[in-house]
Amino acid sequence: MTSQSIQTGITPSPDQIRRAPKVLLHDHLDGGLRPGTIVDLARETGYSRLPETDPDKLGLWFREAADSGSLERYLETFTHTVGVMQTREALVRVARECAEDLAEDGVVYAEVRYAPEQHLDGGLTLEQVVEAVNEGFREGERAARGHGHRIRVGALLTAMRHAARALEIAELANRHRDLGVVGFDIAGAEAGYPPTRHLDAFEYLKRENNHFTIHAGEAFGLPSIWQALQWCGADRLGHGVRIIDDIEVADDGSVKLGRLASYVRDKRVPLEMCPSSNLQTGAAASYAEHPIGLLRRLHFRTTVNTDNRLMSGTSMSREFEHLVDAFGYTLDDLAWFSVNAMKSAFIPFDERLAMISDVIKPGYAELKSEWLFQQTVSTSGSVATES
Ligand SMILES: O=c1[nH]cnc2c1ncn2[C@@H]1O[C@H](CO)[C@@H](O)[C@H]1O
Ligand SMILES: [Zn+2]
Repeated sequence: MTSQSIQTGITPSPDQIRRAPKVLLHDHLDGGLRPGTIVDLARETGYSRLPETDPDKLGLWFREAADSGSLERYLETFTHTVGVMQTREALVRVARECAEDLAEDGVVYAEVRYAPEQHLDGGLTLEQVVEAVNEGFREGERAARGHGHRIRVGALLTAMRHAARALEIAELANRHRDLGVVGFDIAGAEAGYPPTRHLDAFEYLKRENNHFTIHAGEAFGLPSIWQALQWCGADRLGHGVRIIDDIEVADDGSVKLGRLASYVRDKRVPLEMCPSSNLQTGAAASYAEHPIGLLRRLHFRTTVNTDNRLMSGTSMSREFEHLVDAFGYTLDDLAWFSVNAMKSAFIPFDERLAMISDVIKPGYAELKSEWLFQQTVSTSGSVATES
């Protein structure tokens, strides 16, 4: 027991993973509702199409229905969550609970996205939707503080790629900049809806010096990633797993990157990877085979995310647990992912830096020091480790 580096190589326990400060850049508000809340809101708002009304059964229904191997079928499950998120009260509650649940799981900074255009059926305006969600996030942050958890939540406004409102949503995001909205995104079925359909929105945001990420390279391959970066100018890639198609690994383990993969690594383009979600939509076959293992080894700017906690029955801690099991990651690896994510966030540089140096690094240092106190001194004076 001489070297601290031996100790820091220890596999983190589930409890340590939960207590570790985590950063989440890719989480959908309408993909993270508590099943019990969906049941309550359906009753309160008269939504009658839920497939189950028992919360446990409903949670299971979402996980199974989303486990389809196809992004299109996976996305169908959102009909029900979006269906109960059509009033101001519902949006405030869902956003509040989202912030509370993430804080409880040890997330210290989150960017949570949703598509305002999907929440207008009850008569709300786009502005009212954004205001309600922001109010919920602020309430959730306060409630979390009351429970001893610190979290900051920023919103990303998503435009649906099959629709034609991207410019309008980009303008909405810009108007609410510094007022709780930190950026923009496009989501929805990828095949048949290339990001270049929404070039006007991206060009507008660039002129405004605003930030955006694009879901790309999830259900569709390299052309989608190439367009998102080189035509649209995305700051980050939602998923981006298919970048693996531009990387050749030879039998002797040597690796050759194509031009696009090199660009992504050289430019430190953040990849918002969502392992469990990728298994469900068929973008990866297993955790052990998930491209994140290779991409982390090759030092791409890789981050770990939940995507849809309800549909995947997951949390940030659980995503980390899966990766620890599959790749033997240590606390140092988890710290690396968390620092990567914080570096890639859309809030100002000085705030990111302060989060890294004053919250994330001290949090991991604290966890790494725990081994020192798990020892007892035997009567002979030598140090023994508790079993
Ligand atoms: O992994 C994904 N890929 C593409 N679109 C998604 C994914 N997860 C959710 N959404 C879509 O984003 C909308 C706004 O949050 C959701 O309603 C869903 O349709
Ligand atoms: Zn997503």
